[in-house]
Amino acid sequence: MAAPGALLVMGVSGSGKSTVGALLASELGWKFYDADDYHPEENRKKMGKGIPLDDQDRIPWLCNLHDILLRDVASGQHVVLACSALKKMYRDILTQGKDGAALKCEESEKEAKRAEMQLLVVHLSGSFEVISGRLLKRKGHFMPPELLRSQFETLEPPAAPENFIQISVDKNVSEIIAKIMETLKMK
Ligand SMILES: Nc1ncnc2c1ncn2[C@@H]1O[C@H](COP(=O)(O)OP(=O)(O)O)[C@@H](O)[C@H]1O
Ligand SMILES: O=C(O)[C@H](O)[C@@H](O)[C@H](O)[C@H](O)COP(=O)(O)O
Repeated sequence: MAAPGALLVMGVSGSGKSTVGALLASELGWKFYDADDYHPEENRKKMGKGIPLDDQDRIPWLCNLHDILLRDVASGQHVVLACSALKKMYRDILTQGKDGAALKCEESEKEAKRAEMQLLVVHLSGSFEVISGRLLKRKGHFMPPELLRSQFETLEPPAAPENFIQISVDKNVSEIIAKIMETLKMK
């Protein structure tokens, strides 16, 4: 596989996606997107009320992110995306648009047509106890810690043939970044 032009940092809420993704993008000089910034107001309100999102809530959000990524990658811009991307189908939408999940995406089909998106998935993985401990300390975020259980229930960890690495959230942030940088050098 060619060197990745896009990197997805995924995992349940509180696994460190935003923290790791932002630092990594700055270290690599790549553009950074935090999927949390792209939720429509209804999704934020729903999560704020303690109700987990469902496929219907997530699909338009993921499709929009796919369009953004594809546009950047097609123009030669390298990107890091922090996004929970809990299910395999969600990751397929991010890389291939809704078509990849047997659905239909608008923008992406018109623009940057067959641009191959070489994506490396970084799964930040950890125990419920460690991650909930971090979420309980995190302040000023719309995602309530009570939703963590449903995030674990929904999670489909990446598996072959996805191009992925899994890193434990028990490592500190510098160790996580170093591991990703090392993987990228080998690609
Ligand atoms: N590897 C880590 N070790 C210790 N604390 C971490 C680590 N990664 C993230 N954190 C802290 O955990 C909390 C959740 O991280 P955050 O990046 O917001 O996760 P996410 O974007 O996946 O929801 C934050 O307070 C962050 O500072
Ligand atoms: O920082 C966080 O707490 C998470 O990133 C969180 O915001 C959430 O995981 C998604 O943005 C919601 O969407 P999902 O229900 O699809 O994870």
